[in-house]
Amino acid sequence: NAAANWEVRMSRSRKIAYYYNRVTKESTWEIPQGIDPTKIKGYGEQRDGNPQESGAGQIRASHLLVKHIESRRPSSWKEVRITRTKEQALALILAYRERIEKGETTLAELAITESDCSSSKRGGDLGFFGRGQMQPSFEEAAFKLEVDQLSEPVWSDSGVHLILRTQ
Ligand SMILES: N=C(N)NCCC[C@H](NC(=O)[C@@H]1CCC/C1=C\[C@H](COP(=O)(O)O)NC(=O)[C@@H](N)Cc1ccccc1)C(N)=O
Repeated sequence: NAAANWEVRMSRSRKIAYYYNRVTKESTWEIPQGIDPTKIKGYGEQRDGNPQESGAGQIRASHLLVKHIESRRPSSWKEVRITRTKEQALALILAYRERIEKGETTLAELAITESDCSSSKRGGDLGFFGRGQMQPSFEEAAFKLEVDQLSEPVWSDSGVHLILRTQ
């Protein structure tokens, strides 16, 4: 029952840490009997909600944005005046998602020609960001993703996005 067999994990649902024994595969909410918690891997490092975040609670992501006529700024490098409807924007995003999921292309490739965000030129890369920087709906979706996971369509005031968490 050595401390070395245990590690701290983050419960996604309850957003609190629990203890997992790699050998016995048991998990428990309480600190295991007779174990010095400071000797358990990951003790005290956990961040809110997602243990993979870097120390500063930052993640890195890329996105593909399709704007529509109700976007907060219905204009982009691609189109001076964007008039597609929300339904049309969603249809585009779903078609892109299908092609990425099939492995026909990548989000970065598509972002370069199709994204209505200036990050398009960088394959959609937004760099690292922490909480409080992006619009709430975008942040909530991005911080739920595992690394290399592609989001479902995400709506923000900017339009509809596909988000790929990269780090
Ligand atoms: N890295 C940051 N912290 N940059 C500030 C993000 C501001 C934030 N932006 C958003 O939440 C959405 C989701 C991602 C892109 C984005 C919107 C818009 C496009 O929509 P529009 O504003 O025309 O409605 N693109 C941007 O902001 C770009 N500077 C993103 C970017 C581009 C190149 C390099 C890095 C980041 C917000 N609070 O509005």
